[in-house]
Amino acid sequence: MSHPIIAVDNWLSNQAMARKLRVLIALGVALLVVLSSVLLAGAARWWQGRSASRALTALQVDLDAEVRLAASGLARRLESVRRDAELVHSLAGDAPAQDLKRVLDRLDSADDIIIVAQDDHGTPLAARGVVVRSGLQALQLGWLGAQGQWVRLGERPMLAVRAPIFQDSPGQRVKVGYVALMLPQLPGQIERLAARQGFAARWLGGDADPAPMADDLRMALWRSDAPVLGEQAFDEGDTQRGVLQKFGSGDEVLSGAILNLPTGSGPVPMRLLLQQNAGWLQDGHAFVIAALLALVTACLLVAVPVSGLARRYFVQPFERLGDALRGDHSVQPTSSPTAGSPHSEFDRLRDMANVLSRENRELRHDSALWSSVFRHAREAICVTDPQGRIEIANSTFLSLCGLGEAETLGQIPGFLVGGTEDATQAEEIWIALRKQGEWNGEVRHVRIGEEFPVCAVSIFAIRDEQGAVQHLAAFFSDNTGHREQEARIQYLAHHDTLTGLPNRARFMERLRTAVQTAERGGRMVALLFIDLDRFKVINDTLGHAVGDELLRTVADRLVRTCESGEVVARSGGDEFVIMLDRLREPADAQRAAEHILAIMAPTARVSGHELAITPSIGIAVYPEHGIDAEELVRNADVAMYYAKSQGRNNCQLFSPRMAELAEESLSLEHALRTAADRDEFILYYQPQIEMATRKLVGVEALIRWNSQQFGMVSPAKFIRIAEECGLILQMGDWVLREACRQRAEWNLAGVADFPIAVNVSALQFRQPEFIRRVEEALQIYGISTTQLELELTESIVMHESGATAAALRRLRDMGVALSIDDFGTGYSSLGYLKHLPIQKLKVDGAFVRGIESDKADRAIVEAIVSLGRALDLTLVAEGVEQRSTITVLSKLGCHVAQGYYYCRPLPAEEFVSWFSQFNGEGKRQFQSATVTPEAH
Ligand SMILES: Nc1nc2c(ncn2[C@@H]2O[C@H](COP(=O)(O)OP(=O)(O)OP(=O)(O)O)[C@@H](O)[C@H]2O)c(=O)[nH]1
Repeated sequence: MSHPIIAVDNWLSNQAMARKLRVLIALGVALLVVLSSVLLAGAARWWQGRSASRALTALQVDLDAEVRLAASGLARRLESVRRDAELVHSLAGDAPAQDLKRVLDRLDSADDIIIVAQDDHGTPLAARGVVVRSGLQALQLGWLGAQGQWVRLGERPMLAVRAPIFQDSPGQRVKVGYVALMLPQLPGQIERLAARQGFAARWLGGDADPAPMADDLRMALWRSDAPVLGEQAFDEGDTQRGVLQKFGSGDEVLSGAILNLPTGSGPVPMRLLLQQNAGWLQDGHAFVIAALLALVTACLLVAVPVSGLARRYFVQPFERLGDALRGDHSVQPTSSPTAGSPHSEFDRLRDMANVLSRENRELRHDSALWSSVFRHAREAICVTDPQGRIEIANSTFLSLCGLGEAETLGQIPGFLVGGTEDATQAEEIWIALRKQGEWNGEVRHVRIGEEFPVCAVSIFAIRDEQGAVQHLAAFFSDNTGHREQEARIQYLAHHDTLTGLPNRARFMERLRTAVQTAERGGRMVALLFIDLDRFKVINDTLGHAVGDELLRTVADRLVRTCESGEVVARSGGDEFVIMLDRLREPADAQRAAEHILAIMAPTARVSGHELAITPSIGIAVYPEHGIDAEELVRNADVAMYYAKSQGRNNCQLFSPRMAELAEESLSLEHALRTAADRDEFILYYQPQIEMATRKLVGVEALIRWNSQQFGMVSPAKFIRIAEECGLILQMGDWVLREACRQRAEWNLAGVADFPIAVNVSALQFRQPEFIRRVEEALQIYGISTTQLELELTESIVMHESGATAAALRRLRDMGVALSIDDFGTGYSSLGYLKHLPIQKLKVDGAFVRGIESDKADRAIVEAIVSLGRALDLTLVAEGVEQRSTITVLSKLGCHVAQGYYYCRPLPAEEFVSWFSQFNGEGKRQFQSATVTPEAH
């Protein structure tokens, strides 16, 4: 494909040639016009003659048929009229000639036919029909037959028929006259038929000799001197039927025809002169040709100025277009030109125009498309001049700035002019744009109008062909939401959602940093590990929502104790940690912990409850108790456990001995897991004595662990471990069955029928199958439900759930006695107590032991006793060690006592011995019996 500019150049260089060609073409066209005019004139003459001849032949056939049809119709009608006339005549019986008039009057005849009555000589007597009566005498009917003959009535030719009328007399038949019928309309029909074929028709005289038809014709056309140019007969030379002739002189040629009409065998031959309607050629071909030649000449004369005008208004604009195209290298023609051909030059130009138009359309489409993309982009976009002045900006950009277009255009975004928080940023951007042509990063200030949010920005330079920067385009995406989300995630990753305090992970980061700093500065860092005492009880009795609220209260108190730089965090559950980094000596940490104990001491009002909560605090100090954050936490935790083991609500500074104890605790737990399998648990029994009667009313079964590895382990130690590691369930189950077994054994041995009380942990009681397990134990050993008593903690019975109440009711209905153990240490809602199906309240030994020395303890015991008595419950005092305590308790109205004063917990055999002595029935011997489940 050649280049469009070359095409235009070719075209311009061929202009002279094009002009010569134009002149030659004009002359050729003129010659063609002349020749074709001549040929056209000849063809027209020939065609005219041929078409006239054809038309006449067709007309002659039509007329023949028309006349014959009319004649036969007339003949049939004649016969009918004749018969009617004979009939009338016969009926009248008159003389024939005179009566014919009357006959005629009586005939029924149509108006389109003339009926004439004649005497037997053929003289018309009367006539009726459309014909004028006055013309009757002129009627020359002459010889007429039933076949029909042309006659004239005045100037009008008519087809006529005639038939004789006879009268039948006896023996002979007499002709009395004639009746003749004529058709006056037929000539008119014939004229109309001729007119339809393009001929004007005229009737010729009826008595002329038909031979010189050409003369007739010439005469008829009033050109008697015109030479006959040609004659043509109809129907293969049958000149009797008519002739077609052409005659004339010079350029005047006329054509016409004479037609002999059929049924013309009578005395009046009828001829029809037909003259073809004048066509345009008949008026003179020479004139037409001359006109055409004149036209051609005129065209040639006009061609010169027209070509000048065409050059001015047509060629020159194209030349200018060519000049314009010379500067545009992008135009490509759609086809290759043929050199030197003006037509191809034009085609090429048109192709280029098409290409331009298409490209223009595409450009407009692209422009609309990109404009729409720009306007609707969710990213904020602005385009600036090379100095950073905003030229265009999309709506997202405007709404990000909070400004209108007018206020924005012409402004320079803040991050391009500097003066932002990061003053070097603008400089960095400009350097990057100069060197790499683009910059990507985050900006905080656009500073057009209001503050811009934090945005991720991509800026790039748009250069021209020479590489000079023309514009800068910047794309912004608002990172605020993203940032907020990130911040939220960060926050959640580092904070406890309940209290808002830093979480363990965050705390560890801070602690590591503090340890590193302390290491460099040779300073100390203390870690306080705080765990709330018996927090589970709060959850279990008052619900988690109250527990949560209490945790928040604790967090608040801890935060308030801390000074700046100190960090409080929630480590998880009910554990908090505090980092102190301004210590002079470890004792400072100890003092801080004591301060915390003091501020935690007051009860907290949470969701309408007055709650007392104490913490146990373990302390570890860097570098003495650990050289890194992890070790510090571990040792503070050990110290905290030690504080728990020391009765809770105290703080302990870590010592290696505590670690040993913790280790021991771990070993204990390990051994505890296999204790049941190794048969290391034993039940001890402690009697409960009714003080008024000194009678044994029951025993409490207390578990003991005689470990092969550790010997007798204190219940305080292993029960805590069992609770912590969940072994308490397995252990509780064992206690329940063993107590039942023992009772069955005693039943068998005839030991008095006192119930055995078994301690049930909250975890155990909440097992869905707990009641089934109780039933199973009773059933397996075949003991009565009244021989079993369950000691429940306050936390169990105060748990206000439908399931707890239902389980308690079910046990009561079974006949199992229920008591509340350690009453007064929990958080019992006293009002709730009256709805519980319990029989006993056991007053905690801690109050009982102080009853004589501590007024508060005494007051508490008094209150519990009076409450129990009011609710008709049996009151059992635990931890009774002195005779004097018995006296006080009795005075207060307490019913039963349990404690070392009577007997410490004893294994079964020893208990039986003690019991026999205590009962004063020492003479009585108990048989020893062993009961196994299989025995029942
Ligand atoms: N309400 C509430 N309770 C929690 C949350 N996290 C843990 N706990 C409960 O806190 C209790 C922690 O109990 P522990 O510390 O094991 O035992 P404790 O009852 O405090 O007894 P000691 O620590 O031995 O004095 C458990 O019952 C947990 O279910 C919490 O976010 N909200």
